[in-house]
Amino acid sequence: MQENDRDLLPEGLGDRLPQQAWASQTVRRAAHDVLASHGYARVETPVLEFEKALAHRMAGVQVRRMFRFVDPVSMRMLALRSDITAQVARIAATGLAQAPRPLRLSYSGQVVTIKGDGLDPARERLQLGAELVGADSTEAVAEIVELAIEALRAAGATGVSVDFTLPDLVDTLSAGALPLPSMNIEAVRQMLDAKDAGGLVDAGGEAYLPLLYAVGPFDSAIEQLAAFDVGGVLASRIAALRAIAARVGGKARLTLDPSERHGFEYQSWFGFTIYADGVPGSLGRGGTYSILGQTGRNPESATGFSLYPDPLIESLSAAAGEERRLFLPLGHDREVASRQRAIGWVTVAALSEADDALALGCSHKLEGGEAVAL
Ligand SMILES: N[C@@H](Cc1c[nH]c[nH+]1)C(=O)O
Repeated sequence: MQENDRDLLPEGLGDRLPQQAWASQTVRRAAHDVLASHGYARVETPVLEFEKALAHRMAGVQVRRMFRFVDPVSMRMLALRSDITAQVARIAATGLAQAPRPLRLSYSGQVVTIKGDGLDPARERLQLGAELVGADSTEAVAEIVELAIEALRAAGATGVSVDFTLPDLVDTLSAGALPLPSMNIEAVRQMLDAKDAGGLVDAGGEAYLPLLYAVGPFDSAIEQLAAFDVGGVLASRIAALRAIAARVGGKARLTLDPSERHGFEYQSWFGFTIYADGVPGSLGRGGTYSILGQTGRNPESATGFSLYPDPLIESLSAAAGEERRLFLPLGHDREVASRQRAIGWVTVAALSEADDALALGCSHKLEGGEAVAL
């Protein structure tokens, strides 16, 4: 490393300067207010913990994406959190195992992964979400999807759209109506996810081809899915999707992509991805899953969502207007200044004659006990 590299940050990591930090705080506060108003109690979790604790609560969690290292104190493997949902699941299965169900919890914090996601190089992101532990019914899903939309809107997003998926679709179909040799299952999943018709046929998944066309605006795509489901294996899921869409349809544009799997590591029968106008890429995802309990206890079903609002924070901070700030000259009346703060002014006090009100971003100056525009 060269001398002048000493202050560089590693790839994919960055500071938030005041405007961005303000936007981040605004987004968090607005979203948490919504979650709290729906009865979701906030929990806070450590930034790192034993790798095993992060990985073993849900089947499918990928540890290879996590920063891991040996704890010099316990000599055990630690990992930095990459998904707070796993930590909330631990809390639900341990500290809050006896709390009444359904249990509603919310959280936010920074998460890190070794590599960014797709084209996004960021390795640290803000994650903010809610988990409804003890239910994965249609009602639970509808509550969670509505809540995700409301939280995102409160955070400043407009033109929200939601894409539904069925994460365990291939498992369900291959176990019943459309059997596949077990060695082909993963390849079929991947080809469906990549929307690769040729690859799907090569992987022995010809019967799955119609799924590539049951995609698009919800109303038409669900009809295509129903037409494909001649054997009726998916009937209860299709009915559930219709019920969820009927409840949330007025609040966001809905689409269906039943075989989409990007980012769904552990979700079971239902998953969704959430988008907003003017924001590249998705802003979050959620779905149903199962929390493995303490040894000997049954798994518990749950539904939740996580937002990754960094792109929204970026666009809000770029649009942030100048704040109204009041400059307090040397020797100002401290009583008056404190009254101005009490009625909502942000004040900036001069430390010396050299301090310049305009250069310090002030819009007003305290003069004769009044805020006078500069
Ligand atoms: N934590 C998941 C989303 C989720 C929350 N609850 C259920 N699923 C993710 O970030 O991909």
